Amino acid sequence: MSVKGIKKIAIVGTGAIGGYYGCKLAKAGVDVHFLARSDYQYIQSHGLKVASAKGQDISVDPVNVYNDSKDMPQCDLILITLKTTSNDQLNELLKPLLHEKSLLCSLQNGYGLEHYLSQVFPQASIIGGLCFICSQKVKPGIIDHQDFGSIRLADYNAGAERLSDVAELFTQAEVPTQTSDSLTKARWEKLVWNVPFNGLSVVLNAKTDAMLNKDSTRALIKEIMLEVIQVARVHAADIDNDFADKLIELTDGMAAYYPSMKVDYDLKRPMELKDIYQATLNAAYEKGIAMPKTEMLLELLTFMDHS
Ligand SMILES: NC(=O)C1=CN([C@@H]2O[C@H](COP(=O)(O)OP(=O)(O)OC[C@H]3O[C@@H](n4cnc5c(N)ncnc54)[C@H](OP(=O)(O)O)[C@@H]3O)[C@@H](O)[C@H]2O)C=CC1
Ligand SMILES: CC(C)(CO)C(=O)C(=O)O
Repeated sequence: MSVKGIKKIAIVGTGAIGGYYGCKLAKAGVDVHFLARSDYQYIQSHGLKVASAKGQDISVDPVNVYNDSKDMPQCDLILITLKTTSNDQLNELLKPLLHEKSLLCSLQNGYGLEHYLSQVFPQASIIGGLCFICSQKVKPGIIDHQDFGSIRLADYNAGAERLSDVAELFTQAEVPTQTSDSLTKARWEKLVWNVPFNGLSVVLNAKTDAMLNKDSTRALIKEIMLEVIQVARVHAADIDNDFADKLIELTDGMAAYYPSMKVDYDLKRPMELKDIYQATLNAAYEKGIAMPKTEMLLELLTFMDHS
């Protein structure tokens, strides 16, 4: 299966989200090439599996898997699914995959990621993707899919037509996909969730439900959300304060969940503090806005960080 010029797809980082979306695409018949690291040999011998609490198990075997991007073919769409803490490796990792018309799409959490990509790859066409999914790589080659799975795509500099081609590809792979007119707004809306929940789950050693079931932490989550919304607005992302209540209600209905940052902390991996927290605070300082609660949360997380 392919859509217009998008025939070969690279998954750069076969973890929780790379493994999940890569398997969805491969199962739909797309020619997918996976870059893996620690579980490269396991995936080569046993394939990749998504074990889904939502009844969407997927098994892909054999898998086009590589442990060196220099062995991979050039690809039409490159999905960046590493943790942002590895983004300094992107120049090296992506170079062999690029041809003149390759499209880059980061599915990572954080702010300013497309700007960073455009600086490292000035000729590249770039779109952005936000995934709303709860998943975790629990064992080599095994992705535990706990909830959700949708993607929201928005253009950075590739143009509306290429954006809609990528959306069509995900839709055909049965991934609920939306496009948004504003990548800036889509990224800020995601940060409204990530900034409070990711960090507080680490500091409080708590899942989403425990944090929301106590009045004091529920109020703190909302206050941090409102700090993020205030900064989003001065960066041309028109988000109402009501959005905080909507996200909190949505999270009430979600399976109790440790966000991806908590998983990193527990596994003694570096946390995505620079791209989720420091980038948000820098955007606030740039406009002379204070974010005292977010700032304090980052100080606590920096103390706890294993890197
Ligand atoms: N998990 C989730 O539910 C969600 C995550 N996100 C965001 O998605 C992004 C990815 O997160 P997630 O999928 O959880 O992360 P994971 O850690 O599960 O996956 C990242 C993968 O990249 C691999 N990797 C890292 N460096 C290299 C390298 N040099 N060469 C090859 N492979 C490499 C890692 O390999 P190894 O296995 O060896 O470590 C790992 O498998 C983050 O920005 C996160 O915030 C967004 C929404 C939900
Ligand atoms: C919002 C959520 C839970 C899912 O997309 C996430 O971004 C994360 O775990 O970091």
